[in-house]
Amino acid sequence: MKSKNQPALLIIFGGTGDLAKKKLSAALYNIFKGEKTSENFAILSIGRKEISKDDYKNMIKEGIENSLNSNIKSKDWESFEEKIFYYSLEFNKGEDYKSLEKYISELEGKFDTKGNRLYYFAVSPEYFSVIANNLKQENMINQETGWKRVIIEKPFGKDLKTAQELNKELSEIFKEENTFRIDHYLGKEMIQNMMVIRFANAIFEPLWSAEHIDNVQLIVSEEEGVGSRGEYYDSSGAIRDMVQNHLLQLLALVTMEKPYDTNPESIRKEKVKVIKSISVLDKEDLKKHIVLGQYRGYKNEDKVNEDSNTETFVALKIFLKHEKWRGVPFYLMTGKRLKEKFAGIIIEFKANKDKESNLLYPEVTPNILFIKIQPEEGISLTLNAKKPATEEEITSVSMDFCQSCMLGYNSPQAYEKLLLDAIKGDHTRFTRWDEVEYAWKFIDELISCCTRDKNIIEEYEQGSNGPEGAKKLLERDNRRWWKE
Ligand SMILES: NC(=O)C1=CN([C@@H]2O[C@H](COP(=O)(O)OP(=O)(O)OC[C@H]3O[C@@H](n4cnc5c(N)ncnc54)[C@H](OP(=O)(O)O)[C@@H]3O)[C@@H](O)[C@H]2O)C=CC1
Ligand SMILES: O=C1O[C@H](COP(=O)(O)O)[C@@H](O)[C@H](O)[C@H]1O
Repeated sequence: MKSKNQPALLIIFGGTGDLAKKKLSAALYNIFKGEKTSENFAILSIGRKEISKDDYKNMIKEGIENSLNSNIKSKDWESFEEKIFYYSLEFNKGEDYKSLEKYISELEGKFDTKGNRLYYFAVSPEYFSVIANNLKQENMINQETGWKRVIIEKPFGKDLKTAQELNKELSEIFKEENTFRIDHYLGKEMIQNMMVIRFANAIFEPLWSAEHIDNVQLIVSEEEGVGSRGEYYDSSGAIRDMVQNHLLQLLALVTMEKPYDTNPESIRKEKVKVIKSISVLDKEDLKKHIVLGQYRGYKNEDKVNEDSNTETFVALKIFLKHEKWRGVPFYLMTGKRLKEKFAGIIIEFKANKDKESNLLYPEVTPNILFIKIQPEEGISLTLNAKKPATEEEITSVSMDFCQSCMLGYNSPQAYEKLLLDAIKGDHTRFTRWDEVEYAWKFIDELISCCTRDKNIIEEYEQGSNGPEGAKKLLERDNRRWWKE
């Protein structure tokens, strides 16, 4: 059931972590400032650190200011901070959940949140079921006293087997309708825009197939390194951290069939068909289609193994087993410590599809549709046009819509949208279990074939475009990355 501005208590497990400081706090602050929550709303953050409520609030304030790159006005802060509470807990100590429940009940009374609780597991995956089991043990997910929902961070498991086990365990505690597996890329403004661009514009959908599309490039590059997340990242790597979730979700949205309606289940049904259809090649082919890299200096990062073979970069060529996409390569690329922060989707249309147009204008550049996700948000389309003051010289021109420049809105907090959706009970932008399951099936193949092999991993310079192999991957196909 969808509803707006419901009374609720948001309970963040992992409230002192990187995600809470960098992303969730700013999102919550914006939501609150925009008066998008109910009056009867409060936030309880839970961490292991024994710090005072005031120290916690200062930490959060600093996180918000860094994230928004501006100081918060004291009036705005004062009304927001009244809603924030901190509780210290060791997740493994089941006996301590009784006093947590008591504290939560007090807050529920104070803010009249009607027993609605949104638990947010912003913690390392090893704690997902520990916390869920302890909540169940203390009868803290009793739906009769108001809804109890859970947002679960990624990665959902480490591989197919652990994801299945985790899902089995969690689904015995939280029903699917109360489970929100978050992938924050689905909350980014241009990703939300994908369906409209594709299905509300008559000029795109008829061309959206192997007949007219030469290749698709999905790119997420980051300037930052692993920072304080060395321990998690070193056992994860770029494939699990970014491809299993964000990049496969982008792929699904770009290629899925038009859903019957905008009902969350109709959309998720189409997405899962795509993820299921990713074609797994045999190992030798797979090795030719994957490039793994590690940035120079990664092994010296805090909590990273000094002999680490973990990939901080991956470029990959895949296909879909679908008639509509037969033969179209999808090139995926993501990495840390690259030249710039950028995320986007690039659709290269076939140039000169038929012989006649070839004879007339042999020198055309392919039309490129560029969907820019971040930092700039917008769409551009390159066209061929006659160069002014020439007889028939052709030049490539770009039609550019820069949403973030025009509207000054650069969705900094995809989490804003997703937190509100979870409070409303809207699953559209959350992943369904089968999407996660099929994604892991594919990722398991990749991992077993290619990772942790030091002969495959190429070192690359920090601030570069990544390993040379990524360039060669496309050059071998007579193609190029359109974003360099
Ligand atoms: N950071 C990011 O940019 C992103 C993170 N994620 C996901 O979010 C989740 C959290 O990541 P992140 O914030 O980076 O992780 P951190 O390691 O920074 O934070 C972990 C949090 O869990 C708490 N914690 C850990 N162990 C215990 C314990 N035994 N008992 C009580 N509290 C404990 C820590 O408390 P304390 O600090 O007090 O010890 C801290 O609040 C992960 O699943 C990650 O994959 C997803 C997208 C982006
Ligand atoms: O999920 C993750 O995403 C971030 C990148 O998110 P963005 O919104 O800043 O593009 C990435 O840094 C992190 O490693 C990964 O866990």
